[in-house]
Amino acid sequence: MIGLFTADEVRAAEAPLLAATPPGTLMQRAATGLATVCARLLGSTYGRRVVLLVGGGNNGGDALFAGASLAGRGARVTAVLLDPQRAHPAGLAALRRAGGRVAAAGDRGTDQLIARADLVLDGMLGIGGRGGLRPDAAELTRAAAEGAGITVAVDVPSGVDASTGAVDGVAFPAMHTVTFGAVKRGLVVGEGRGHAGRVHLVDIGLAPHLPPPGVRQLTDPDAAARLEPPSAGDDKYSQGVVGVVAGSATYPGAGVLCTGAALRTRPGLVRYAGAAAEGVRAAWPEAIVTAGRPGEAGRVQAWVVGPGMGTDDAARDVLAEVLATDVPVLVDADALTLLAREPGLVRRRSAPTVLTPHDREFERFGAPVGADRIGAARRLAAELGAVVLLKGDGTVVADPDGTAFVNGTGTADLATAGTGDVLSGIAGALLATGLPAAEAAAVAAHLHGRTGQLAARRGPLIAGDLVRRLPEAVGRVRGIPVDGLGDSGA
Ligand SMILES: NC(=O)C1=CN([C@@H]2O[C@H](COP(=O)(O)OP(=O)(O)OC[C@H]3O[C@@H](n4cnc5c(N)ncnc54)[C@H](OP(=O)(O)O)[C@@H]3O)[C@@H](O)[C@H]2O)[C@@H](O)CC1
Ligand SMILES: Nc1ncnc2c1ncn2[C@@H]1O[C@H](COP(=O)(O)OP(=O)(O)O)[C@@H](O)[C@H]1O
Ligand SMILES: [K+]
Repeated sequence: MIGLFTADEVRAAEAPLLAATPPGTLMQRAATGLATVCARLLGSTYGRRVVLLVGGGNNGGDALFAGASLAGRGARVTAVLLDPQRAHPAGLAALRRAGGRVAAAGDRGTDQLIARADLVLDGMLGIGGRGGLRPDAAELTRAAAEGAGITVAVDVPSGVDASTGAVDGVAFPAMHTVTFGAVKRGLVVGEGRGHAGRVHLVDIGLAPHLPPPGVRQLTDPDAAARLEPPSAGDDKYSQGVVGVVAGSATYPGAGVLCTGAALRTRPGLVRYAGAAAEGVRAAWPEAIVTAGRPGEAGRVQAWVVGPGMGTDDAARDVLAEVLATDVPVLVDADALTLLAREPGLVRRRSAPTVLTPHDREFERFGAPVGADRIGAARRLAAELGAVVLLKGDGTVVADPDGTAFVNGTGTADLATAGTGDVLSGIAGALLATGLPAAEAAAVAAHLHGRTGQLAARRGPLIAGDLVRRLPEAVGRVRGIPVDGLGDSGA
């Protein structure tokens, strides 16, 4: 698992390390790692144009030392200083010694310099940044966004809140972020995620000083360890039976997608109960289907309730019946709309509940998501005593105990109707296996995102493609290469 940390946690961890190492050691480690990544991205350094955007703090110091290293390897490096009086003196001296040039932010020609650069390094502000970018930093950011060069952020893209991912105004659009010691939360969640590009972690020796992470990201091996294949002693019941209540007579699609996703994730046994029975039976002869109430479906180890089921009184009664059981329940879509009107239905449960809202559904519970997505999901989880899976780019899963996950897989191609129904089916199947609810939700988001990435490689995807490709994605997560796709793990 990858730990995700706040700026304060990183600062606290740095303090003892700074005290235990000679002055400047950590910055040298950071700058060496940074220069190595930049050189790799450039391919060759000789004669390449590199522009450093340099703020008045240590983030600028990192950029200056890395720039000096690149200049030493033949790159033509110019530092553009936001605040010449405060630029890191030793870094500036090192750059000058290596043959680098220096300009100030307001100088004429700065924009053209940035526009023509092969690589622009953003060392304006890192974990010391506060609030929206000031006008001169915002101006350099705009110039970098318009240029054709590779954009690389030092530690954190300037303008991104390192702890929450919030962006107030503009932020540096990095294709790559080279971050030091620990992955900051703001690089993987909220608007920051879209500004950080690919994240490269440079080891500066911080790990032993970091606290146990309250927020984590799963890797493929983490997900695979929770997606164990059936063993010789298993039968169709022992892997966990999931029940699905989704879809309606007029709109069977949600029932078909959700049931299919559950079957493809954990094919032991899936039961369906609801008004889309006919459509589900036709699509999935493997499922055990009833048009009756959930109570008539037979015993299950977890329920999924909500997608496409409607919000009328009958749907409300079905939701209440499912929530009155003593097994884990995943509540999605229409059932979330109903639950927002009657949150008491979930507060009184003893078994785990997982809610899977997108932003508009989340807002029905009282407040909009806002810029701090981890904070928002945690608040609702604590308030309702339920796991909250907040969908979107960088899906957040918050456990009522305060811990959280941020999903690292996925693609914007998932923004198409019905993909949420597929996620519900995957998560329900995993809940039925007995995984802790937050882990089931996090593994589901990981697998759903990987499936989306696989499906999107062939072109635009629709929700049914996800169901078809789930077995391949499970194989991919387990480390089995996918034929014919030149699979590189992206
Ligand atoms: N500590 C360590 O061991 C190590 C730290 N390392 C590095 O240090 C970085 C943290 O350095 P830091 O603490 O000096 O702060 P930093 O991010 O450079 O920002 C301060 C500057 O930004 C300015 N500024 C603030 N807000 C602004 C805004 N909205 N718009 C515009 N400007 C704004 C602020 O100006 P001021 O508010 O003071 O006027 C000041 O000039 C960290 O991210 C990592 O890269 C590595 O070398 C590894 C070892
Ligand atoms: N821009 C995006 N980037 C990554 N994932 C996205 C994006 N937009 C939507 N998704 C994912 O697609 C799914 C959409 O779910 P949802 O909004 O419930 O759709 P539906 O109700 O039509 O099934 C969620 O898993 C969400 O995380
Ligand atoms: K930066």
